[in-house]
Amino acid sequence: MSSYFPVYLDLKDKEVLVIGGGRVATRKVKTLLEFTKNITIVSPKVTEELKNLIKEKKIKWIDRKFKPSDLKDKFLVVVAVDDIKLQKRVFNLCEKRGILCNSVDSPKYCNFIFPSIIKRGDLVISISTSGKVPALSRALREKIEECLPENIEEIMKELEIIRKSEEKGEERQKKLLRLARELLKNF
Ligand SMILES: C[C@@]1(CC(=O)O)c2cc3[nH]c(cc4nc(cc5[nH]c(cc(n2)[C@H]1CCC(=O)O)[C@@](C)(CC(=O)O)[C@@H]5CCC(=O)O)C(CC(=O)O)=C4CCC(=O)O)c(CCC(=O)O)c3CC(=O)O
Ligand SMILES: NC(=O)C1=CN([C@@H]2O[C@H](COP(=O)(O)OP(=O)(O)OC[C@H]3O[C@@H](n4cnc5c(N)ncnc54)[C@H](O)[C@@H]3O)[C@@H](O)[C@H]2O)C=CC1
Repeated sequence: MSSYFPVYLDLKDKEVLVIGGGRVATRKVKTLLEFTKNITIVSPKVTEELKNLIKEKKIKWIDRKFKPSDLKDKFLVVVAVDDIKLQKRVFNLCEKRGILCNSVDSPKYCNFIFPSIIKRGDLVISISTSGKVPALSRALREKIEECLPENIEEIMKELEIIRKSEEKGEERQKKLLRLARELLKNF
C-alpha cells in the first residue's frame, strides 16, 4: 500500500523553514501563509513576489545558502531547490530531529507531501494522488472549486453557531447532519 494518510496540522505557533526562493518555493510559501505567520526563507535569491512579502514583513529572509543550524526550532521544512543531494541531506537531518520535511523534487526525501488545497474560511478541502500525478490533483481541485456552493462559508458559519449553542449529544449530532445535508441538497 503506497497511499498517503491525510492529516490536518495546527501550524499557528510553529516555525516553518523554506529552503530556496524560486517559483516552486513561492507557491509553497503562498500556501503556507494561509496557515501560519512564522515562515523563514533561506536562499541567496528570491522571486519578486517573495521580495514583496519580505518587504511587507509577512515572511523572514535569510539571504544565503542553507546551513544545518537553520533547522533549529523548526517544526516543518520545505526544500525547494533543484539539488537532489541537498534534498537528501536535509531530509536525513530532519528525520534525525523529528522534523517534518518536504522535498519538492523527490517524494522519497519527503515525510509529508503537499496536497492541492481549497480554502474557504476554516473549511479546508485537500486532494492528493499520494505523489503519483500532481497535475491530476490540480485539475480535480479546479473542478471541485467550480461546483462548490458560493456561500459555503456562510453555510459553515450557520452550522457552527447552531453547534456551539446546543449541548453535545445524540440530538445535536442528528440535527447537524440533517441540516448540513439540507443546506447542500441543491449542489
Ligand atoms: C510529491 C509532491 C511533493 C510536494 O511538492 O509536496 C510533488 C512532486 C512533484 N511535482 C512535480 C510536478 C508538478 N507539480 C504540479 C503541481 C502541484 N504539485 C503539488 C504537490 C506535489 N508535487 C506533491 C504530490 C501531490 C499529490 O499527491 O498529488 C501541488 C498539488 C501542491 C503544491 O505544490 O503546493 C501542486 C498543484 C496545486 C494546485 O494548483 O492545486 C504540476 C502542475 C502545475 O505546475 O500546475 C507539475 C507539473 C506536471 C506533473 O509533473 O504532474 C514534480 C516533477 C517536477 C519536474 O518535472 O521537474 C514532482 C517531483 C516528482 O514527482 O518526482
Ligand atoms: N513539487 C512540485 O510541485 C514541483 C517541483 N518542481 C521541482 O522544484 C525544484 C525547484 O524549482 P524552481 O523553484 O522552479 O527552481 P529555481 O531554480 O527557480 O529555484 C531554486 C532556488 O533555490 C535557491 N538555492 C540554490 N541553492 C541553494 C542552497 N544551497 N540553499 C538555499 N537556497 C538555494 C536559488 O537561489 C533559487 O532561489 C526543481 O527541482 C523542480 O524540478 C517543479 C515543479 C513542481
